[in-house]
Amino acid sequence: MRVLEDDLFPSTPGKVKIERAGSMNRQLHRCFASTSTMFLWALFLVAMTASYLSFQSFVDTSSKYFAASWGGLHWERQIRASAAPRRPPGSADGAGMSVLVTGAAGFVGTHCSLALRKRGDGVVGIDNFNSYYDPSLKKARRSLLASHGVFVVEGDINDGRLLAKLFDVVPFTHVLHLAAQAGVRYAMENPTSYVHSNIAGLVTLLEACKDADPQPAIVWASSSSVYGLNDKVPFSERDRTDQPASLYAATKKAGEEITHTYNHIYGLSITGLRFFTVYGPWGRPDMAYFSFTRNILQGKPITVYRGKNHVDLARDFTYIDDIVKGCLGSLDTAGKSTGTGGKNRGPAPYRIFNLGNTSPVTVPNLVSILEKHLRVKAKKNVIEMPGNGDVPFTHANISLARQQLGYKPTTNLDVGLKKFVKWYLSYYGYTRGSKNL
Ligand SMILES: O=C(O)[C@H]1O[C@H](OP(=O)(O)OP(=O)(O)OC[C@H]2O[C@@H](n3ccc(=O)[nH]c3=O)[C@H](O)[C@@H]2O)[C@H](O)[C@@H](O)[C@@H]1O
Repeated sequence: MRVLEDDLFPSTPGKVKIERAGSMNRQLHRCFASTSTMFLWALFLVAMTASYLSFQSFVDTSSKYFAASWGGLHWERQIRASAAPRRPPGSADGAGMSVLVTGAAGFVGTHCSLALRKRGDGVVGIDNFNSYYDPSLKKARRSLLASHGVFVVEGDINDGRLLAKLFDVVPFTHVLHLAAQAGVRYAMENPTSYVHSNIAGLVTLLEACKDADPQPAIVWASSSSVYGLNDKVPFSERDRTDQPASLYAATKKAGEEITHTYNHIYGLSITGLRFFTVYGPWGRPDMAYFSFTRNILQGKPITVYRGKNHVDLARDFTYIDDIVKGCLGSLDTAGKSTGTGGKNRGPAPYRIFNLGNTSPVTVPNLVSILEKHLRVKAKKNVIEMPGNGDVPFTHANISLARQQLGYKPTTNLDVGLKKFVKWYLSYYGYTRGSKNL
């Protein structure tokens, strides 16, 4: 009982103190022990959380990387398969080439890629699918290419790492460089996009080509617009090209000078092609023949520009199949680049060709042909050409291309527009007799 009392009510105050102190110590010790255990646990949890979070961020970063449109073993396999030539061994045309086509989901890029693939060459495309015009048309072109075994990488020619990787995976024999910011009048709205694609992008591509081993031969799209205010007709490659009328033209002219430098210093084989207003199926919606067709079918007015003194504007409209032949002829005759490891080992070809049709047609005439094939009258709004970079006419002299590439255009505007209209109606789902026509 006493023991119990002593235990419950101790008679010796000191003892109580000591005992209390001891018990407090024990409690404190226990408490401290449990606090340090808790502290250790907390530390452990913090460490676990931190490593979990960093693992998550690694997973996120990697998944972002792997979700990006390029990279990885599967991607490399697709690139190699697409780049492999499939010409029958011992065929008259040789082993076939491996061509990197920039702007492959663009109008000319799609047609050239298909033509190369069809004759057994290996083709890999690259395109940034930007929204200068409806990207769904570019995606439809990519699907068309995919159905023929041509793989298109989604990426920008300003991405030097991507280009280096592509040359790492495939020893491309040729580059067909068609990626560009196109359009003459849009340069007033968005000048920097021309510098970005046509100057910076071109230099990034040339750097990758010069570093590649083997160096590819390069065929690229310049433009008839480089003739600018030149009024000596027909335009010949020897005529002046130092009076551009638009920033677009100036960037294409700059491209001719820049490629010359890479030819001179690094021995890159260069062929620049001055395209003259290319048109046809799967074309560019920003161009007059395309937007006129859309507006005419929708019953909307079209704006027809007219030159000074009521002179009609005229263009040497060139059908896409003719341009494709010119591009393939250029690739076939390009001649090799001579450099290795960034060093020039001898002179390499530097060529420039006009690819036109040699028979200019006025814009009002273009409209009449469209009206005939669409069987709809256009609502025309004729205005004087604003100072927007347009030139009054273009007309190609193609003797050089004829002689050196065997280039011989065969499609006139009437036949070419008929084919375009047929494609347009089927692509956009119009049927003859529908209320739209
Ligand atoms: O040959 C070239 O180098 C250039 O050809 C075309 O440029 P452009 O000839 O201006 O082609 P469109 O935009 O289709 O214009 C054709 C004609 O129609 C006229 N037009 C255009 C648009 C419009 O609403 N109304 C109109 O009368 C233009 O002034 C021009 O005379 C392409 O758009 C350029 O990318 C290419 O580089």
